[in-house]
Amino acid sequence: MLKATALVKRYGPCVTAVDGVSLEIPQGQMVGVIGRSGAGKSTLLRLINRLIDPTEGQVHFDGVDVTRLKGRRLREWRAACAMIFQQFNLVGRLDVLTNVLVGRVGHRATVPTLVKQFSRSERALAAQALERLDLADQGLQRAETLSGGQQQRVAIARALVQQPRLILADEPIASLDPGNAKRVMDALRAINREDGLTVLCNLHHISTARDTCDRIIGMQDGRVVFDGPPETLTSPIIRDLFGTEARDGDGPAWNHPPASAVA
Ligand SMILES: Nc1ncnc2c1ncn2[C@@H]1O[C@H](COP(=O)(O)OP(=O)(O)OP(=O)(O)O)[C@@H](O)[C@H]1O
Repeated sequence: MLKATALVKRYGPCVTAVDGVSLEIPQGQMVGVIGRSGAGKSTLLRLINRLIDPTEGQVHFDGVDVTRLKGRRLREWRAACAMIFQQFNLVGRLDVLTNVLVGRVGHRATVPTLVKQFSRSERALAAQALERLDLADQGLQRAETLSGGQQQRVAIARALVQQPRLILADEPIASLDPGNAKRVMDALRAINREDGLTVLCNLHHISTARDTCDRIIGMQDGRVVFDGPPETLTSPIIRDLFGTEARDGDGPAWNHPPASAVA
C-alpha cells in the first residue's frame, strides 16, 4: 500500500505545487493521474520517489515512512521506485542491452561500464525483460537507432530489471504517435497485471487513462479534485472539474499536447 498523507510542496512563498494531497493506493493498482499543465502531477511523483522532499506531509509504503529515510535506505527506496520519463532517458550511443542493465546499478556498490561486468544472472534478467517488451532482436543495437516507441519500451525493460516495488511514469507517451503510445500503455498494463506492480502514470489524455487504468486521479492547482474508477469520470464531471475547455472523447482534454500525442 502506497499512502500519501496531507502532502504539500511549496516553492517559495507564491507557488504551492502540491497542496494537501492524501491518497491510498493498494498494491497492484494502475492509476492514471490527469490534469492541466502545472496541476502538480510531476511534483507528486517526485515527492513519492523522494527526488524532492515535501514541505509538509508524509509518504508511507507498506507502513514505512519514506519521507524520513536517509542514506542507504533512501537509495534503496529510490531504486524501488522505477521512473519512466517522457524523453526515455536512455544513453543513445550505448546498445539496448547495456541501457537495460543500467537498471541494475541501484542494486550494486560500483557502476559497471561494460555489459560483461554485469553478472550472468543480471544479463539473463535484462534479456528476459527485452523479450517481454518484444525487443529481443534489438539488444545489440545502439539505443539512438530505435524509434521513440521502442526506446520507451527499452526504458520499461530497464525499469523491470530494477525489480521495483512500483513504477512511476511521467507522461510516458506524450512524445509518441498513437500506435506507439498504445503499445507502451499496453506494456505497462501487462506488467501491472502480470506482476501485480503498482503503476502510477501521469497522462495527458482522458481517453488513454480511461482505457488503461483502474483508477483515475484528477489534479487541479496541486489538489486532488477527482478520484474514482474510469467509468465515473463522466463528461459533466470533466467539465465541472476542469473547466469549459475540457472535452470528452479521444482528444486531449486540457493540456494541448503536440498533435502527434493525441491518442
Ligand atoms: N523546481 C521548481 N521551482 C519552482 N516551481 C516549480 C518547480 N517545479 C514545479 N514548479 C511549479 O509547480 C507547479 C506544478 O508543476 P508540475 O510540473 O508538478 O505540474 P504538472 O501537472 O506535472 O505539469 P506538466 O503536465 O506541464 O508537466 C507549476 O506551477 C510549476 O511551475
